[in-house]
Amino acid sequence: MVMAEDRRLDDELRAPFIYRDDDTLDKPFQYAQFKRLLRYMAPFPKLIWGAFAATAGGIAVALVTPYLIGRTIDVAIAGKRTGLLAALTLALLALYVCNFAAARVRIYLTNKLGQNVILRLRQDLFSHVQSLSFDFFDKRPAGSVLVRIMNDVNALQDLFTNGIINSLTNLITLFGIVVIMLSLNVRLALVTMVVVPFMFLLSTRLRVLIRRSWQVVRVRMSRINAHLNEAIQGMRVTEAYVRQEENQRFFERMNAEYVEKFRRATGLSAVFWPIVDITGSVGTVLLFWYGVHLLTAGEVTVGLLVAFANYLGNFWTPISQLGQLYNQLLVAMASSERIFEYLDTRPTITSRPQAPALPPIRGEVVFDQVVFDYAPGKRALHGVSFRVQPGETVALVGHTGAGKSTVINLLARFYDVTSGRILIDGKDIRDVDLATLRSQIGIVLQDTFIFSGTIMDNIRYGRPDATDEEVIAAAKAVHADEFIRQLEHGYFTEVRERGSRLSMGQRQLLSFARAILANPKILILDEATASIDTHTEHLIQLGLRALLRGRTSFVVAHRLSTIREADQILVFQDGRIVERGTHGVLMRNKGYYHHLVLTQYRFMA
Ligand SMILES: Nc1ncnc2c1ncn2[C@@H]1O[C@H](COP(=O)(O)OP(=O)(O)OP(=O)(O)O)[C@@H](O)[C@H]1O
Repeated sequence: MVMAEDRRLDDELRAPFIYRDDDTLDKPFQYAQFKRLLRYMAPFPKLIWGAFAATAGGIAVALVTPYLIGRTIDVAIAGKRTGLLAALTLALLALYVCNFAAARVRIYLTNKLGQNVILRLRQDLFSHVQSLSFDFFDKRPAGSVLVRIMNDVNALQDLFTNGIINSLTNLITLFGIVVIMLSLNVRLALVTMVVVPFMFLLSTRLRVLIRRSWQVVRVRMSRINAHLNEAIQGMRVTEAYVRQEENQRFFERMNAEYVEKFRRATGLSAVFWPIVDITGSVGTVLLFWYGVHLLTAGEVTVGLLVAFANYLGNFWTPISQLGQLYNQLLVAMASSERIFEYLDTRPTITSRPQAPALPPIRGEVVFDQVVFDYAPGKRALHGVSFRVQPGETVALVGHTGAGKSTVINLLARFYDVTSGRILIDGKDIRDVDLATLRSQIGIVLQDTFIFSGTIMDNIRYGRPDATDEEVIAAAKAVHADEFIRQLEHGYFTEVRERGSRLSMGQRQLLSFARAILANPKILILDEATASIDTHTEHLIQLGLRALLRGRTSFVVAHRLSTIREADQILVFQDGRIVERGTHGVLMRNKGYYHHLVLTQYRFMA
């Protein structure tokens, strides 16, 4: 067993692509977790009681009709009492009609209940995930967060829609049938019920096997999807490195595995209903074989036998649904465990209780002996100190991994310092309300995020209550107006797919407009490095100047022009500030900065 596992692992390691499958697909039942799930139904008592009331129809039909049919045969037909026959037939018909109406109401109510619960759960989860801090997202790919909010919540839908409500009525139905049968004839009842345990086994164990085999099929399918997605996106690399044949072999192997799993799943599914039928028939045979004995002994009537056969038929639906519930619960345990794991994760960065709001700031920033570890042993800053006056522009420069982004992450309080302090206008940023802190800090990232919508909407993201005129004024201020007007519908041009149809330079100009509209006192800017045509480059320099004017700005600078104009340059190396000053002074010193400019920034001049 261990060897087989090792071999499988070996194979996977040698495989050119490795796809991690979904987490476990089902888990043993846990009462505490189930109770926690049930709590999501609590806000909808009317729907729950309504649905229960509506299921009464189904219970009545399952319990009463076989008896009525038996009486019809024994009394009305055998006694040739046509009046009674008509009355009983009408009663049966009425029962079926009532049941039909009740079933419709029940389906409506249970669906509404299920949808409401799912809606609430998903909203809770999304709002909670939004509140989580950067360290949470550092550890998880966006895809896996998406899967939990969508798939894992969806996996609970059946349970909330049908599972819980139906299972209670099913238990009542089963209990009712047993009681009625026993009270009609104990021996016949016991013989009829011989097959019931088999029905339970079928509907739980065999169903679990079938469901798992289909899950395996789905996992294989999603592996193929993941591979295809990668293969298509990376087609240029594949062709450049002439890897087509190898990829083809890998793809064929994945496909073959899929087909094999699919065969197994269909094979298992195909035996399910025949086995159910056989079990049912065995039950019926037993019933009639023993029933005929009793009939000849005059102990039972034909009608009673027929009634029992009908009761036997009515066993299957509730047992089958309880089996489904059993399956739903196993799946729900796995999904809800993952959902609750997220819901139980507390944001690491929060405002202290009763933290005062940060009043409108002037923009003085002090880093005082700031040490920061991303994880124990992963020190990114080793005691960084500096002071920035309101309105100053600070350029952060250094090699990749030197700690520049870490400084800005700490300033916006996306992480908390490991030791030391960060002060804004003399206040430690951990002591003030987080929202009032962030709302006074503007952030422009390298990769500007463009949301689907119009250019106007995208700029307005900086300040949702801005008027169209204010948006346009902002765009003009950062010299973005010119290119926007040249677009097909100007400010009302729709941008899709993260703005892929805009050039890098245009996206930067948009992000400047967004930031200047928000008008923060402190601005953080991670300058994009993409090479841009000289005209746009010129516009960007003008736009940047306008954006930086009058606010404390921290720029992770990549353009020499930006660095030159900074009031203060902080030069980072391995998480420490190794030099500081203005461009002129630092160049004359001929130190690390001088070397950096000559090697790294010369071409950007
Ligand atoms: N989320 C993170 N988790 C763990 N370590 C990180 C994380 N982000 C950065 N680091 C590490 O911290 C150190 C400083 O990284 P930082 O991103 O601040 O560098 P940088 O100077 O901004 O580099 P670049 O110019 O490439 O963005 C690096 O060693 C980096 O590997």
